[in-house]
Amino acid sequence: VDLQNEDPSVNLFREYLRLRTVHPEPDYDAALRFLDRIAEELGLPMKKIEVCPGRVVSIMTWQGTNPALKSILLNSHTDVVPVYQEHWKYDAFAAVKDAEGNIYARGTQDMKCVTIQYIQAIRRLKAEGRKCMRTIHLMFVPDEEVGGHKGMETFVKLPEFQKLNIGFALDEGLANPGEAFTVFYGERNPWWITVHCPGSPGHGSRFVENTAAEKLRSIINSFLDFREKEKHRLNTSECFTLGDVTTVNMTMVKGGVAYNVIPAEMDVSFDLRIPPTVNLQEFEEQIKKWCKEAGEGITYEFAQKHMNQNLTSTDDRYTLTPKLTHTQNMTLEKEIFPAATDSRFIRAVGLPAIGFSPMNRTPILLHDHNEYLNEQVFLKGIQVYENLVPALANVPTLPCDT
Ligand SMILES: CSCC[C@H](NC=O)C(=O)O
Ligand SMILES: [Zn+2]
Ligand SMILES: [Zn+2]
Repeated sequence: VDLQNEDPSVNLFREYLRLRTVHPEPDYDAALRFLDRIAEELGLPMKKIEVCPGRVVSIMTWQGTNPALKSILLNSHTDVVPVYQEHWKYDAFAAVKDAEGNIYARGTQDMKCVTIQYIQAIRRLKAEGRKCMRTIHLMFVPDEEVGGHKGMETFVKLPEFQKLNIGFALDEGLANPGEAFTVFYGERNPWWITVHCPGSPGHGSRFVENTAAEKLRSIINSFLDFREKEKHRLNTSECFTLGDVTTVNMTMVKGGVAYNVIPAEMDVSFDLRIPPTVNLQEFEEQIKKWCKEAGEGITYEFAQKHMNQNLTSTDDRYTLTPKLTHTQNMTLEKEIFPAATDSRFIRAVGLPAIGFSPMNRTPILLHDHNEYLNEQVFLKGIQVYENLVPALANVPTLPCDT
């Protein structure tokens, strides 16, 4: 690999990938130092808001020629998920580039690429002396990967967020293995549920009535039978993607103290992801019915229960889709995001948000071993934003302007 001739954007990307902003103890100070330096290079003012102890949101602002207009938000999170290093070809924080130009590191797709692409696009626009009508905010948030509670979820409720006067937001999407790019206009709602099954205890040698295990079995069957139905619906429909069906995964089981003691309680937990088209009240009624059918005294509780089903329009004349398809000749696939990102908090306060990470010809490897991104795909993404950002920031009217 010829480092001398490496594109400076690729170099910066690899430098950022080497910062260990990895859970459970992300080095957020390193990210903040890096971003401070970038802000200085770009000549942009940087605001920092400590939303929770040790959890800082930083914002670089490029003021528009008409700052009274609603602004454009370019959002990215700085944290990444942990790795199983033994399953990686290279050190997951070395940002090794192989002979094909594939860069391997945690965060190459999710979503350090997008952070650097935003930065480099703005750097080029500024260097060309371009001006935009609307103010552009580059926002860097912590803790997306652990649910955003000490990050975006808290920040959207603060007056500092209001003051940004946001009219339209971009946030992360997913890679697309084909020629097309995927654009996300909504997300499934995550429900993390634990079902408690109480039962009569007793000696492990007896036929005790009303045991926790019998109830647990019924609950598991109800949830997993539904899982099969949804999987079948996805696999038999041409036009469905993962975001259009409900996924159910049993992720934890607890209970029991000894081989020969029938336990007084057993718990089971599920990760449910529910499309925005599902009636959530009816869905919870179904869960209640499953619990009732499984026996006496069953209760449940939620660790996550998102209820917001706002969608962002993709086909009006204001927003991103026409900008991409018309000016750059890109093919777009519009989908519901299967997992949860910080976009859900932005949409929940009534703002339009689109999930978009400009990566085509790339397998979806976020959170996976050997996450990588090709440098050419990465560089193309900078051009995409170089066109897209001024197009958005010069839109004369957004729906919210009036
Ligand atoms: C529901 S909070 C967790 C958010 C997490 N986001 C990215 O993977 C997810 O599991 O979708
Ligand atoms: Zn992400
Ligand atoms: Zn992630």
